[in-house]
Parts: sequence; C-alpha cells; structure tokens
Amino acid sequence: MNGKLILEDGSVFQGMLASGTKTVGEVVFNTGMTGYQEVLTDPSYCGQIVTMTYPLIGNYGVADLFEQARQSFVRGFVISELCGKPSSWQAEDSLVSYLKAKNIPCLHGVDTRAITRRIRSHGTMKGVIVPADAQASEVAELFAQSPFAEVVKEVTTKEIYRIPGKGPHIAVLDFGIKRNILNSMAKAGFDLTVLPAYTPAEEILALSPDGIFLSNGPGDPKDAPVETVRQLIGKKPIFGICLGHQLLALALGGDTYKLKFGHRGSNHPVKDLATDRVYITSQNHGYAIDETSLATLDVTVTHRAVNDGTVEGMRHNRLPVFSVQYHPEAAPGPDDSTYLFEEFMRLLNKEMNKARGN
Ligand SMILES: NC(=O)CC[C@H](N)C(=O)O
Repeated sequence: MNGKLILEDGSVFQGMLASGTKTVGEVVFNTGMTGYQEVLTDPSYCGQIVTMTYPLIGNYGVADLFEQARQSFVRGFVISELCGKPSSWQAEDSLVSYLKAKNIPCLHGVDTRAITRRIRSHGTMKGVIVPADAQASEVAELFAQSPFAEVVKEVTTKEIYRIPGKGPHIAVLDFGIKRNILNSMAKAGFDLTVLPAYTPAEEILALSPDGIFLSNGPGDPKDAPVETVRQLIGKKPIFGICLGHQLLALALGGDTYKLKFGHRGSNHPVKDLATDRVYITSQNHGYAIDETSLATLDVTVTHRAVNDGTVEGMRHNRLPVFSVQYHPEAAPGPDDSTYLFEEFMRLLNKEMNKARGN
C-alpha cells in the first residue's frame, strides 16, 4: 500500500507501507549504519517515529539476541530501502516479517535524506504516517494526539525483579532501561534489583542498596520523577545514564533544554576532559543539560560532545555521584565506554570500604 509521512510544517514524503496503517509521533533521525533492531526496541524512542539515514535497512535480519526491551515502543519507522532477504548467520527472521508481526508502522522507499535535511534545518517536529489516500480529517485527528503522554509509565517495568550477582547491591530505577545496560551491570558483577520508575524514595532506600542506578528513558526529563532523585542524592552512590544523567542535573538544581534535532547514532565523538581522550559513543537523546545552569552547583563537567560542545558527562565534587549522556552499554554501537560500569564498581567498593571504616 502506498503511504506518506507528513511533517508538522506541511512537508510530505511519499513511500510504501510495509506494516501498520497510521501513526503519530515526534520525527527524529538516527545515523547508525547498523543496529536497527536495537533502535526499534530501545524504550527511549517511545513516542517517536524514527528515520534511519543509512540507506539499506534489514540486510542482516533480526534475532532475539538484539532485543532491548519486552517490546518496541517506537511509534513508527521510516527507511529508504527495506531489504526483504536478509543474509546473516544470526538472522532468525526478516525485518519485514518482524515489523508485521509486531505491528510497527513502517514506511519504506522514502527519501530519508530529504527528511533528515528538513529536520536538521527546521528542528525535530511532529509527524504522521498515513495511507497515501488518507482524508485530511484523519490526518488532523492524528496530529491532535500527544505522542508523549506518560511515556515513562508506558515503558517502565510493572513489577520489581532481581538479577542476582555476587557484587554490590544496586537499586536500578527503570525509566525505560535497555537490556544491554542490565547485561553490562550483571557482567561487571553487580547484584541488581530493578524497580518501577515511580517507586518512592523511601521504598528504594528501604532495600538498603549499596548504590543506585538511574536508567535511560523516553520523553522530557522534566516529566520524569525528578523529586525522587532529589531525595536519593547524598544517601547512596549514584550512576546515571542519559535520562538518568538529565534527572540528576535537574534534581541537583540544574536545568535541561531541548536540542534542535538531538544526537542519535552510533558514532558520536565525546571528549573526556580529564585526559583529552576522545571516545566514539552510541547516543540517543533529544535533550541536554544546560551547562550555564551547572555553574553555581557543586559539579564538574567531565565529558563534552566534540560535534557541538554540549555536556556529555558530569560528576559531583563531594558526593559519589556521576553520570553520562551517552550510552556506554552500546547495543548498538562501539564499546569504547563499557569501562564506566567498572568505574561504578570501583566507586562503590571505595564507598563501602569507607563505610566499614577501612
Ligand atoms: N536515551 C535516553 O535516555 C533519552 C533521554 C531523553 N528522553 C532525551 O531524549 O534526551
């Protein structure tokens, strides 16, 4: 069936519907050459229609191994050439049958370069995917919907669950956590209790964890549980990734703002300001910390994006609290930054030793 993507500014991009019929979301683009299944199942994309800039998507199929959550939360997927016949030793299915089975709206055969150029110059905006012959009233109805209503509630775990390990006990706040973050923490040796995003601070602290982890997640950080994080600061060592990093800044009294078109891809250079070393990182964020808002706070900016100079990492000057805006767990992307999970382990061991009076 022929379909189209219509952006809020009225621009129209024609294509074909591989699955789904209509949807609304915030249209963003991801520049990764691979990793489409991880992108589809990263809960941070909840509420968004993702356009992949790499022109051939689906060539290595899909496999259970790449899933990052219990389901996909993207509102839609836009690609140029959809490869129907994957070729990979890992492929368990083709992308097209995966999209159909999961009912993920997908428009393909689209000029994704034109969409990306428009978003780059006009900024991220809302869009709808509809059949080519959709009525204007149907389109207006879709545009009237808010794709970001309660996204953290939608993606977070409904139940507490444990991933036992031999090391320090971490209370993991799941704002939309990717599986590879949990895998990376388990691999580093942590003992994990994963909690729903809206668990009150007293309940989290009642578990007597050795540390707290704040996960990635969708939407505007100001709509997430900032107050809970504020009540946790100073009580336990904390590590935050992406949304978790933004929440820490807000809870400390800083501010965040929306980037014009965000950072989404697997090859974003980030500089560690202590060593001047540049890491290639996986990123997916539409908001950033306002650096001027940190000026009067007791924190140090530790990492910076090489492309646009925005804040990519920070640490507290007195408390055992640090965070990064990018995704050290990768999946997809390079694993340059997995050392950060070991850094969290070292920090916890140091704090636990201190508490024992050693
Ligand atoms: N990956 C994430 O955690 C994204 C954080 C936030 N939703 C943003 O877009 O900036």
